[in-house]
Amino acid sequence: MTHHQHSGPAIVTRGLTRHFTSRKQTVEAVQGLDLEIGQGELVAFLGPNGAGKSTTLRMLTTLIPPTSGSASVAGHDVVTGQRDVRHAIGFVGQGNGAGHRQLGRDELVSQGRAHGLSRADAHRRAAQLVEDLDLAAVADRKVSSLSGGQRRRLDIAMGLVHLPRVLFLDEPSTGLDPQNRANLQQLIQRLHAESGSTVVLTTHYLEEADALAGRVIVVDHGRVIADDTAARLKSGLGDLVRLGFGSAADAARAAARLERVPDSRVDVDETSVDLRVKDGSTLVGEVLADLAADGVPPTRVEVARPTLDDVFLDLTGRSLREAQSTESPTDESTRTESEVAA
Ligand SMILES: Nc1ncnc2c1ncn2[C@@H]1O[C@H](COP(=O)(O)OP(=O)(O)OP(=O)(O)O)[C@@H](O)[C@H]1O
Repeated sequence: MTHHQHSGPAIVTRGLTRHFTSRKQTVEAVQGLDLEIGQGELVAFLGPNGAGKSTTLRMLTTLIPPTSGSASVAGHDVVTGQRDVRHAIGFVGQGNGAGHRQLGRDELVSQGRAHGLSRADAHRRAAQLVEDLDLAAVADRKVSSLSGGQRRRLDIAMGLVHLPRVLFLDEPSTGLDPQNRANLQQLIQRLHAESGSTVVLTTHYLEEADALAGRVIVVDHGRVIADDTAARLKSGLGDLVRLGFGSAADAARAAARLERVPDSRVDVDETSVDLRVKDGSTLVGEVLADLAADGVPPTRVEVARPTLDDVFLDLTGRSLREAQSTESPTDESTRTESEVAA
């Protein structure tokens, strides 16, 4: 199937907002997103549970309408051009449910047929995907018998059947073990590189956003709080040089000395001193020599490169991992009711 190629950005949102009402309470799931994503970008939405990532994806894939604001995907408005958007995109949601008695290959063919491919084209396309995505071992088994990792690979192939220009993946590697997660990430990178499609995925794995995406959009409470390459987000923070001392008095003296390091931030916690500074790994030799000369040599030294979690902590005052475990998602049973209208 061919689509006319539009020349603007793959995705544009203006004040994109979605509220839900459940039990008379309003949840502001997405609050005024203004985004532009270029054709061919690989973008990760990163944020804790409930940040609004899935809701954003569901609006961009036309599954639910925005409460206000607008969005266009592949040049089509998600509300007025819903059909065109659907033709242009692929969407792999969170878990497609098991229990299919079909073979993986047949499921790919059905999916192609559902997207309007002829029987012959659907078969040809399924065969091609099986080859490209190394799915031979998966394609000729019943879908219900596949492991989680195999199932996710098949899901991704399903999202690609009709050569979408924009592919959305909602938490593609959730629930997979590290090995399968690494395989899946390689697969996503390869298909992005080979197809030139725009790929937008959501994740709460910092490592995944870091390793995979050219651009990381950090969302929290329905808003974008940072938007850049992982490398630039992290380099803004500087390295962490953590020094341990024999006593709190030594730590305080060392901290006073370290305050003089230009463009740095110093935090003291009892016998430990944290120095945040660009190029900490290069500076550490000098720092140690200075402290030794002042008679307060540290007893312990660690240098850490910042992680995306440090970025999140810096931006929100909370660790992404903490935000993850403390904010429980709302009761599932209330979600379906308010979705019926959509
Ligand atoms: N249909 C719905 N009815 C009521 N509230 C909803 C509905 N869908 C989402 N929400 C709420 O909107 C907020 C954002 O949810 P969303 O699923 O978009 O977050 P998320 O960032 O994708 O989180 P997760 O990582 O858990 O998927 C949450 O508070 C959620 O409970």
